[in-house]
Amino acid sequence: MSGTPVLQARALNKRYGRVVALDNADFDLMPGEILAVIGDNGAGKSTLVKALCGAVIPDSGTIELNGKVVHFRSPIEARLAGIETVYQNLALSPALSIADNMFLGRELRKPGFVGQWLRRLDRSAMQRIARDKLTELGLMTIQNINQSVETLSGGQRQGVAVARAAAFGSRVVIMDEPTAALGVKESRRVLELMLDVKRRGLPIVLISHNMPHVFEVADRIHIHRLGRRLAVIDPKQYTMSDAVAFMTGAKVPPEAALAA
Ligand SMILES: Nc1ncnc2c1ncn2[C@@H]1O[C@H](COP(=O)(O)OP(=O)(O)OP(=O)(O)O)[C@@H](O)[C@H]1O
Repeated sequence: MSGTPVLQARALNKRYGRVVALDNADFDLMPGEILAVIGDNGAGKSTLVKALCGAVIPDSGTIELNGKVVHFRSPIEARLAGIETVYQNLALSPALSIADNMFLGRELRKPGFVGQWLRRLDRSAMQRIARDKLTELGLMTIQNINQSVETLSGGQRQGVAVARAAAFGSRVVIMDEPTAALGVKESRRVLELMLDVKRRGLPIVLISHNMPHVFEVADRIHIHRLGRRLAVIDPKQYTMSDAVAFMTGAKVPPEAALAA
């Protein structure tokens, strides 16, 4: 992979009291790739991606998006900059419809003279766009865009969360354990969706403990250990047991894979 990283971090530090969650952590996401981030429990993966998507403010270090330094103070700021995150808990509102969930926090409103938040919601536009986005991503097994999210299967919910991220993420999609709660068939659909998003040119950061999934879709694997990037490996050159041995410290990665 070459070129300028879409998203880059240098020397990120984050402490929670005495716990060092990030210890001079570096990160590089290249254009068009699926980058998996793996590591043992507590290695700092979630803290790293939360720093990248504005959910955690690092104590020090720099983050660059398309070569420009950014200081996200909230996930909303990161979203506005084109970074969409699919959180482990999905951040969907179960009682709301699929269309309403797709537009949660960025509702379309009808033109009018009163203040932005008093204007009436443009439901038909939101429904039309939501339907188009889901169709584009091959997710229209969902029959009714007005169906509430609580009536969907786990895989379909994940699909809505991914569709929302893919539809609005203009630069990066971050996915935290997207298949953790899913069955075999539903996981498969989500992996296919990820490859679809990649084909559309959007790079993805995937945090996962599921090695077969990581090895199936990742172009590169960032191994996080003790709060920092230990190595970056090409999944075609290593086995799953190598990756697990590197992330647990049972084996030291070869020089070429070691991060600077
Ligand atoms: N809000 C917080 N308050 C206190 N400690 C925290 C907080 N968030 C994370 N930590 C600590 O920071 C360290 C890194 O946690 P993090 O969740 O980033 O690891 P992880 O690699 O994502 O782990 P897992 O795979 O178990 O989800 C852990 O020791 C964790 O207990």
